Amino acid sequence: MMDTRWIDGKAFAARMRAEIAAEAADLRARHGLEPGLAVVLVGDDPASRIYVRNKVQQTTEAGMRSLEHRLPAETTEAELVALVEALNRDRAVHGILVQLPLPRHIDSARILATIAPEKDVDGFHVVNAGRLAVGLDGLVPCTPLGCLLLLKAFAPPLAGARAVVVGRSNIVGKPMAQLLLRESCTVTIAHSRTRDLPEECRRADILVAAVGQPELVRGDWLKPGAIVIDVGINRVTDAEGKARIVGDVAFKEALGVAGAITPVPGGVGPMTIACLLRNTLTAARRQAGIAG
Ligand SMILES: Nc1nc(=O)c2c([nH]1)NC[C@@H]1CN(c3ccc(C(=O)N[C@@H](CCC(=O)O)C(=O)O)cc3)C=[N+]21
Ligand SMILES: [Mg+2]
Repeated sequence: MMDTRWIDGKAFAARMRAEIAAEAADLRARHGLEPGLAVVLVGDDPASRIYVRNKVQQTTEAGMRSLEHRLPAETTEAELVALVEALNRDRAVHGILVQLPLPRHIDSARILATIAPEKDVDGFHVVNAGRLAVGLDGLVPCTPLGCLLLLKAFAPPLAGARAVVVGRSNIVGKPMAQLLLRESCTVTIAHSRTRDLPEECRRADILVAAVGQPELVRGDWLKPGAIVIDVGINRVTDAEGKARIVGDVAFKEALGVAGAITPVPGGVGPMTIACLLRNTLTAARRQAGIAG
């Protein structure tokens, strides 16, 4: 039996936030610059509220300014576009995050396209997706960036490794594949229509699961020694009727097979927020013309 390492994303993210706080203090002392992150929440989905609360708290703790905009669920698309345009013009705002999902009557693609690419700290604008695809500096989506940082720290050299990304979303799967390709991995993107998904996963030295299906990936889908990054955050009710959070990987089955694995919670989630703060700092430096 393999002794599986736990990849402690919570501790790694805390160290990252401490580094970011030190850099933010330096920016303020030497340049009088305080990075500002605007978070826009439309409606009152309780899960979204918790994420927003964590983001706001960690932004402030890192010595950056957090500007919150909570709008009612009935907000029109035109009103939201107007708010984003005002934030684009506001020089105290360096990063803009519009929490997804948006209410159904609002076209999220239109909202994302309205965010100025240099303030798009989620990295969701087509300009940032395109920059990543062609290898230009831009803003990289936070969750895949967090996964990459964990892989660089916990996986053996990435160049030449076989990486399988399960999930093809614009938010995680596709940018994750681009980042792994940039590290010279041999990248496969698998998804719900992939023929023989278990066999595809068994080829992976590095497996990133980002499908949003509780415990889809079983222990016997893993190559022994594989590095497993679990992006899933799924709320489930267990046999005793208790609510808990599980990932896209059957964690207990993976223990003893994987070489290393991220737990849920405490793995990728905290890295997403740390990378959001990193992107906000980067965006502020670039907008102020300060090298970093
Ligand atoms: N424009 C936009 N950008 C986002 O980045 C975005 C979004 N919309 N909508 C919602 C999702 C979800 N998301 C999470 C971030 C951190 C944790 C996180 O820190 N999770 C902890 C705690 C989990 C818990 O206990 O609830 C963990 O996994 O350990 C979770 C989820 C960002 N999202
Ligand atoms: Mg997690």
